[in-house]
Amino acid sequence: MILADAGCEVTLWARRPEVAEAINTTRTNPDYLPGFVLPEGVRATTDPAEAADGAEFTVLTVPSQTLRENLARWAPVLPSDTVLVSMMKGIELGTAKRMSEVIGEVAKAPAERVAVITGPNLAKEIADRMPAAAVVACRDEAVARRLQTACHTPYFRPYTNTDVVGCELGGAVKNVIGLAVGIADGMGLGDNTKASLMTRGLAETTRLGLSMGADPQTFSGLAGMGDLIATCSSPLSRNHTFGTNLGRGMTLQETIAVTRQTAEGVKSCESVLDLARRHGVEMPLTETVVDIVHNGKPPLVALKELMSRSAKAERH
Ligand SMILES: NC(=O)c1ccc[n+]([C@@H]2O[C@H](COP(=O)([O-])OP(=O)(O)OC[C@H]3O[C@@H](n4cnc5c(N)ncnc54)[C@H](O)[C@@H]3O)[C@@H](O)[C@H]2O)c1
Ligand SMILES: O=P(O)(O)OC[C@H](O)CO
Repeated sequence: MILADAGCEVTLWARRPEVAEAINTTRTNPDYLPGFVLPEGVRATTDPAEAADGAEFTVLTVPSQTLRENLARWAPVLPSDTVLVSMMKGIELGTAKRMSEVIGEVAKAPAERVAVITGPNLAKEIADRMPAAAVVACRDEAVARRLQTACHTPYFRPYTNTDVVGCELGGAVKNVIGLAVGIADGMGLGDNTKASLMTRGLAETTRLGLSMGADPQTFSGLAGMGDLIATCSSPLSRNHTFGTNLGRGMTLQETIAVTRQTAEGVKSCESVLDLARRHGVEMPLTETVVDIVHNGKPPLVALKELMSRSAKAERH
């Protein structure tokens, strides 16, 4: 929608023929965005070759853990000069790779042809054309500027950044912190708790980023603090809502059963922790989320353990 509103011709690839058909005939996606009419510049197909034909930008937004498998199928039909754009906010399980790394590896694309769009961009608010800012990151600033122009609309204001690592980490870790804040909400805890989780969550994200060569300033920008605020404050966030259900006492299976859309943090909390361990970085909040979500630790027990950790200086 944003790309079409900015004047681009857009072809969506859809898995299900009925979704492509609905988009082409009614300009709606009744399953995922009922009530929203897509702009004229958007059409859909189930044929990846048709979707990729002549594409200046190829925007990838499948659930992170399915990217490698999907992209392996699409890679042969991608134009050799297309810029591959990730909107995914996850880290691959098993490899602990960022999505841009998976893209580079599978599509054999150099870093100059891989970009990221991230920031406080809750889908429903975007579909409502409510004003939002974002970050368009690419190691090659000229490519970032081209993409910035391609997605700049009166309601969507993208800023460029060359710190791809920091932008991707901000997006992936905020989902884990969003789960933690949701759990706190579900437990009936207050705003001091939430503010503390968000702030210390950003501190551990920054710590990880620094160890991976990211620019620490990225984390106080839209990809870091901005997205963290949106995710941790909004009931529209799937990660936040997932956490709230867990905090209210639902089991993991019950929570998964009532969650239809992708909550990336549920899987990525494990890969973020894996990444942190590979870099020798302590991430106590991420570890706590993994314990609650995957190791069956009751939230109250996890909270007590978190609060009784040894006292530290703030910058640690
Ligand atoms: N929704 C948002 O507000 C938002 C905003 C910014 C970034 N993101 C990121 O976008 C990525 C995708 O999330 P989303 O919001 O589109 O999720 P979603 O659950 O709303 O949609 C996922 C889409 O992928 C499809 N899908 C599921 N499994 C698939 C598979 N194995 N192969 C191919 N397609 C598959 C689904 O049919 C659906 O169309 C995530 O990394 C998320 O963090 C989401
Ligand atoms: O619904 P969530 O939790 O995946 O968050 C959506 C976006 O990432 C917010 O920017």
